[in-house]
Amino acid sequence: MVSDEQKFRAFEDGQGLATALSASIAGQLRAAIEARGEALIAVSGGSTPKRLFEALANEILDWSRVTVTLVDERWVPDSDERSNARMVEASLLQHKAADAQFVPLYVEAATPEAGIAEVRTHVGALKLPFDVVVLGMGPDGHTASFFPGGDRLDEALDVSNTAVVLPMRAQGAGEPRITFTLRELLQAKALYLHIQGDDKRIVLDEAEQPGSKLPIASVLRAGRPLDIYWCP
Ligand SMILES: O=C1O[C@H](COP(=O)(O)O)[C@@H](O)[C@H](O)[C@H]1O
Repeated sequence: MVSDEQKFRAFEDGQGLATALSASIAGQLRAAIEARGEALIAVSGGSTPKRLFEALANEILDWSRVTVTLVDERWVPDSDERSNARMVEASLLQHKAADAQFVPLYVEAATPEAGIAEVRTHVGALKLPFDVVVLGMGPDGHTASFFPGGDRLDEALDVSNTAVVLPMRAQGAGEPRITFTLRELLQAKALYLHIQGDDKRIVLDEAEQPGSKLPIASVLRAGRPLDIYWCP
């Protein structure tokens, strides 16, 4: 069971989920624009969000006032099929959302460690905290680039750590990564977790057990409102 702070919404299929989640996110973005003239959203990469991004790209709102970034990125240029930015550019920054500003996390440096200072400069220009954060989750329980066994996992999950972004390396990650820290992501005004598949539901159930060491458990245990959107 999730805590009272969390809402679990189950949908019959990915399209129904995408329509509902997209409408909820668009509402948050509109409210931010109305309140302060602009909105800031961080989205996840991987393959799950594609349908959501396609739905979001058709939401009617003033996208020219929206800044989009990623919660994490694989350290590859956007010419690489593994690039999260590539997916965002192809699926989200289209149609009505073509006017949004995109701030990538990858810069042209050999490693995230070498590029982190430049990334911090770009990220430093964002008007944090985020209005909206959409997390995903891998089958190993990672979210953002908080991978089990990650070399900076403790640092990234330490909510007393004031770093905003960190490099991350882990055996299960494929390539080196860059990730927003848990502290920064938890400060979002609206926080969503978007997952698909029975396998991931089982991982989520496992993460909800007391003492779970799965990285996603740190989000579930944070005690802040979280909307979980799931479909088989
Ligand atoms: O590598 C990543 O994987 C997770 C989960 O991706 P999915 O394809 O299993 O949904 C994603 O949330 C993260 O942003 C990405 O970098």
